[in-house]
Amino acid sequence: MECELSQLKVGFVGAGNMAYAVAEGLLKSGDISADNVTVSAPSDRNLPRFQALGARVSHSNTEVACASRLLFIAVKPHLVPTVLGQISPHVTRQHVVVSVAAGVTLATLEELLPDGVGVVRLMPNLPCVLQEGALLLARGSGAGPGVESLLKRLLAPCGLVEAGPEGWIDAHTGMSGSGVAFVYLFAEALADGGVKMGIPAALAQRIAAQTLLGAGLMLRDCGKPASVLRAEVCTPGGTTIHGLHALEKGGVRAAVMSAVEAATERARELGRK
Ligand SMILES: NC(=O)C1=CN([C@@H]2O[C@H](COP(=O)(O)OP(=O)(O)OC[C@H]3O[C@@H](n4cnc5c(N)ncnc54)[C@H](O)[C@@H]3O)[C@@H](O)[C@H]2O)C=CC1
Ligand SMILES: O=C(O)[C@@H]1CCC=N1
Repeated sequence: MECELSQLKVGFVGAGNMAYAVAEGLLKSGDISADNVTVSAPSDRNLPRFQALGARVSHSNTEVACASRLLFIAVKPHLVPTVLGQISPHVTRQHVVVSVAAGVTLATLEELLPDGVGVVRLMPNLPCVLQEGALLLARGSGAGPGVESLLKRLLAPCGLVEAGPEGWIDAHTGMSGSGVAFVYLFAEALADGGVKMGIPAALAQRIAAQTLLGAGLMLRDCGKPASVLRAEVCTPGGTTIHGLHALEKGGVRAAVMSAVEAATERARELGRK
C-alpha cells in the first residue's frame, strides 16, 4: 500500500453499526481524509450518517471497490460470498481487504478474491462507537507486517487494537464481540437486584452502568488482576463475600465460560462452508 496516508482511498461495503464505528475511528486518527472514504449499501437507510462524516456514498459495491485501496467488508457473514463475488473482478494486488464478518475465515476470503490479494480478518466490538472497543486482527499470507502496523495506527482511535493468529479470532468474537452483550445482561440483572431491594428502576439502571464503568476502568488502569481487585472489595464477614457466595452457588463462572465457548463455537460454525 504505497501511498501517502492522506491520499489513501478507503472503502466500506456495508454501512451498518460496525462500518460506522470503524469509519469514525479512522477519521479520528487524522490520517485519512473524509473525502477519500466511500461507503456502499443497497438502500439509503444507513447512508446519511456517513455523509455527515464527510464520506461519499453509493449503492454500488463495485464502485466502492474501484474507488478504494483499503477496503472494509462490513456486511453480515452470510452475504460475504455474494459481495466478494461482485467486487472480485475489480480487486487487485494493490488492494487490502479487511473483513469484520464473524466466522468468515481468511481461507474463504482468499478463495473468493484474486490470488495474492492481502486479506485481513478484523474483529471489533460495539464500544468502538465510543472509541473504547477491543479489536483483534489476523492477516492472511498476502498481507505483510506493514499492513498490520498500518491498521493498528489507523484503528487506534477505536480502542485497544491487537494482532494475533487467526485461531484466536473466533474466541475473541465469543469473548469480546459477543461478550459486550453478556456484560449488558449482567448489568440488567444487577439493576433488577437493586429494584428487588427497593431502588427505583431508572436510578438502579444508572447505578448499574456506573458500577460497570468504574469496575472496568479500575480493571484496565490499575494494573491489578480481577482476582486481586475482587478480594480488595471483600471485607471478612462483610456484605460482598456473602453476595459472591450466592453467585458461586448460581454457577456464574461456569455459565460465563460456557457463554464464551458457545459463541466461539457458533463463530466457527458460521465459518464452515
Ligand atoms: N454488531 C456487532 O456487535 C459486531 C458485528 N460484527 C460483524 O460486523 C458485520 C456487520 O454487522 P453490523 O454492522 O452489526 O450489521 P448491520 O446490520 O448494522 O449492517 C450491515 C450493513 O450491510 C448492508 N448490506 C446488506 N446487504 C448488502 C449488500 N448486498 N451489499 C452491501 N451492503 C449490504 C446493510 O444495508 C447494512 O448497512 C457482521 O458480519 C458481523 O458479524 C463484528 C463484531 C461485532
Ligand atoms: O452476534 C454476532 O454474530 C455479532 C458478532 C459479534 C457480535 N455480534
